[in-house]
Parts: sequence; structure tokens; C-alpha cells
Amino acid sequence: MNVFKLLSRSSKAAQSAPSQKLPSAGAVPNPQLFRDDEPVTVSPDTRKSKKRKRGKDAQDMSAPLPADLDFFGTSKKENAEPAIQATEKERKRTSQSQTDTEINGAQEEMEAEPYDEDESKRILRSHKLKVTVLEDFAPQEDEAQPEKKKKKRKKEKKIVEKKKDAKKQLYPQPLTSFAQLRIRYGISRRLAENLSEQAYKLPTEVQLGALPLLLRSRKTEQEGQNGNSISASASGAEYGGDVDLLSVAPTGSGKTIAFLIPVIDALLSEKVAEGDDGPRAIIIAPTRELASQIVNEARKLSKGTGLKATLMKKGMEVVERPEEEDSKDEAEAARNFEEEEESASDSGDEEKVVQQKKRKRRRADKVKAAILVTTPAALLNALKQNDGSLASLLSVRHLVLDEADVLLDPLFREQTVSVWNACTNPLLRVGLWSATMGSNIETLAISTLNTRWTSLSSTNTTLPLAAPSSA
Ligand SMILES: Nc1ncnc2c1ncn2[C@@H]1O[C@H](COP(=O)(O)OP(=O)(O)OP(=O)(O)O)[C@@H](O)[C@H]1O
Repeated sequence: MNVFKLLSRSSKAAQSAPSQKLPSAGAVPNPQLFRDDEPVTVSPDTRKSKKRKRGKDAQDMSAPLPADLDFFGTSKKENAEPAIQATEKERKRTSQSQTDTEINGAQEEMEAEPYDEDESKRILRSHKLKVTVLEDFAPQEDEAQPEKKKKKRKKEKKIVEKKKDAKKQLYPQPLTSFAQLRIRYGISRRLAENLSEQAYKLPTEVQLGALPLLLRSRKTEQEGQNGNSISASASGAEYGGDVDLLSVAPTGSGKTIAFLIPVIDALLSEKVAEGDDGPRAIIIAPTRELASQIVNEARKLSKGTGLKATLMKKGMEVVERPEEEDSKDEAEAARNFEEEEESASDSGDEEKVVQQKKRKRRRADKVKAAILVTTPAALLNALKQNDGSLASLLSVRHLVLDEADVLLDPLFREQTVSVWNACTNPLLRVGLWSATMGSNIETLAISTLNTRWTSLSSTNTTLPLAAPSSA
């Protein structure tokens, strides 16, 4: 398990994004990609809502690009064409893709073609995207062995090497069109259709850098053998999407679908034991308003896939109550049900009937959806047990903290970390997404991951090693 950090337009974000502000706090610039040189103006429209409206901006995104940023249309050519020709080509390509929903063979081949190392670096650099390896929590195979001096020295050397490696920079294969999601990463057909239905064509910067890291590339093996293309270890593809990611990108830059696509795709490919329904992915947001926007987006993307997304509401149950308590309740209920109903209606004892109804409703309200979107407090309440302890969420494999800087700020920190620690599945993948991330928040995130990993590896010997052998 590795932790990567993706920084999208860090300098601009630091200047323009208000630190520690809740999403509802107000005016923000629209930091859409390809608009680096334009001065940021805040229109009255954006003041009303911080969310970028897709209709207008999607048109902006498809506008002709300057030649030096035209990597979608003519990037395969060695020499950049004059700006005017590139513009014309881009226009043709855009209008073609607007009218043509089916990707033809030639286009498909082009989308499947990986960028070579130089091209990848250039594209990532032009979008000011930087990906670094923050930590590697893989248990060392010799950790459990009694340590002899020689071994100890070897291990110390390894640690020094690992620390040196910790700031290694990665160059993921840039995702330059949504069509590549299906062609290169084999995402579910239905998910790809849903994206296309929502008119998503060109990824934003954060999507361009994050999606290749979080999805499993179909082409890794060929890429590894191809001298021209970027190696799997330098691109991060060797981890097959099995990474924890801290992603910092400006407000309104499309982080929501950047974390939803990999989560939905992973959920669709995971095998679920019969009767094992309930949340397998939890997305935490600091406000209910933001949580409800995320759930809407998740529903659009998972339409027709069989996956359900739900917003945590008061009174919902997320875990089975302890068996003893349940069976005691059930037995009691069965014994008393008829008697109670009879006597309640006879004696007008409404209290008992209300209690019965409540008990029934509680069971009916247990979350069955695979994706649960919640604020930390709402989930924490649902996890609290009678003895004050927290129930664990063993079935949860994906945890996303949206607005992670706010969630890990002292105001929410305890709740967030408690929920995080309640996710006890050793294969849990964590994504932290934020417009800003102070070094204290980053340190806290890393140390939470570290503590968790250390405690899990001491109790569980089946944890995966650093990198899967193939992706
Ligand atoms: N690739 C894309 N093409 C066009 N529109 C997009 C794309 N990605 C996202 N959007 C749209 O941009 C808007 C803003 O995206 P989103 O809310 O995900 O930003 P965000 O980075 O999550 O913001 P926040 O920091 O507030 O959570 C949404 O309306 C979304 O549908």
C-alpha cells in the first residue's frame, strides 16, 4: 500500500483558494484547466454558487486551444503545428466528437496509444500537476523475524533507501479524454455511458492526473515492454490503483467525479457475498449540503449499474446491532408481539405500540446502498453503541474524505478520525481530497495511515505487500 500526493496547480490554488473555508463560504474563481494565462474574474453568477455550471463551462473547455497546449489534437506529431492550424484541427475534432457518440476504430486506436515519457512529463508539467510518493507502509517480510545484527544493519539500510525514495516523483500516463477510461482502463460500460450522458468529454486537470493513478491500466504490461512509453514504476501504474491518495486541487476543479469514478468502478468489479449488503464505500463531507451534492453526482454515475448511493439521514442504521442484543430483542418481540398489540389496543397503551414500530423501522432503515455519503457526525452517531464503543465497518473498502482539510481541522478532527479508525478492513483504500492542505493536515493524515497500518500489520499477516506484481 502506497500513499501518493497529487498537487494540481498548487501555486494558483494557494493564492486564490480561501484556506479553511467551508464550501458554502462564497465566491471562488473558476480554475478550469487550459486557462492558466487568463486573469481570474469572479462573475456575479459564480458568487451565488461555488459549483461550476457544466453547460457554459463545458463549451469553454471545448474552445480552441493555443498550440502549446494542444495536446489532445496534435500531440502525436513531433513538431508542433502553427497555432492557427492547430486551432482549426481542434475545432474539427471537437465538432466531430459532439456529433459522433460512437468512437470509431481510428479514434479508439489513437486513444489507446500511450504517451511516451517525454510527452507525459510535458503534459503533466503544462498542467502544473505534480505527483509524489509520500509513504510506503508495506510490511517488510523480515519484520516478524528475530533480529540479528547483520539483518538489523540491512534493515536500517533499507529504511534509509526507503526514505530517499519517499519523495520520488511519479509521472502517471495523463488521461486526456474520457473515452480513454474505457479503452485504457476498462471501466464498466455502463459507467462510461453515464459519463458520456453527462457530456463529460475532456477531463479537468485533477482528473487528468488522478484517474490514471486510481484505476487499473489494462495496458501496463505492454507499456512495460514498450521502450518508448513510460515505465509502470515511474507512472505509478504498477500499483494497479491500489493506493491511498492525497489530492490537492482548486475548488470547482472536478474533484467529485475524480474520486467517484474509481470508487464506482471498483465497487462494480468487487465480488460481494450474498446477503452482504450495506455500505462498501463511504464518502465523508463536512456539510450536509455538500454530501447531498455528492450523492446526486454518485447516483447519476451509477445509474443502471445496480449500485445505490444514499445520503445518511437521522435514524438510519449502518451496522447490525450485536447479535445478543438483536436476538434478545427479537425473541422478546416475538413473545410479546401479539400480547402487546392486544393489550395496547385494549388498554390504549400507545407507548408500547410506538416502541414496537420504532424497533421494526430501525431494522427497515438499515442502509443497503453500497455508497454512503455522510457528514462525520451523522455516521458517528449511527456507529455509537450502547456501551459507548464504536461499531466497526469491516465491509467498507473505500473511504473518501472530501474537503479533507476541513474534516481534519480541529473542529471535525476527532469525529473524522474516529470514523476512519472504525473502517477496519485491512484492504481499505483512502482518498483525501481538498482545495488546500496545510503541512499539519498532511502530517496528520500520514500519521493516521501509518498508525493504522502498523496496528493492522501487527495483527494481520495477510496484508498486501507494497506493489502488486502486475496491474
Ligand atoms: N471534465 C469535466 N468536464 C466538464 N464539467 C465538469 C468536468 N468535471 C467536473 N465538471 C463539473 O464541474 C462542476 C464542479 O465540479 P466539482 O463540484 O466536482 O468540483 P470540486 O473540485 O469537487 O469542488 P469542491 O472543491 O467544491 O468540492 C460540476 O458541475 C461538475 O459537473
